[in-house]
Amino acid sequence: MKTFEELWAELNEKARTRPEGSGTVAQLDAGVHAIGKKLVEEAAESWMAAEHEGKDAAAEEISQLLYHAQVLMLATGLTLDDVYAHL
Ligand SMILES: N=c1c2ncn([C@@H]3O[C@H](COP(=O)(O)OP(=O)(O)OP(=O)(O)O)[C@@H](O)[C@H]3O)c2ncn1[C@@H]1O[C@H](COP(=O)(O)O)[C@@H](O)[C@H]1O
Repeated sequence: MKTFEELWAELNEKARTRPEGSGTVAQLDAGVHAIGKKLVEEAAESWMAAEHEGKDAAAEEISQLLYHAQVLMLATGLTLDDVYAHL
């Protein structure tokens, strides 16, 4: 298990070191348009899971939604503080 901030630190390190086989690096190389499509896909899957598949499935889909939101932030050059400033 990890927190949102721990995942953010891990993804920043992946972006910096670009290890072989990292899905995050592949996503970043694919660009904002591709990342945005994944984000929307995970949002829809979160909605469907919450409405039809129960709490466990919804939690899993929402975790993927948060992951892809972080990848989009990385690709855009945003920091956590940039986003938290709007909460
Ligand atoms: N938390 C996640 C995470 N959540 C979702 N995903 C990716 O998001 C996609 C979710 O896809 P779906 O479930 O919709 O299944 P899918 O449509 O078959 O997936 P694709 O074929 O579209 O890739 C998968 O490609 C997952 O790999 C994640 N990929 C990585 N992480 C974490 O990010 C960290 C860095 O990962 P790497 O960069 O791969 O080392 C690690 O701690 C990972 O656990």
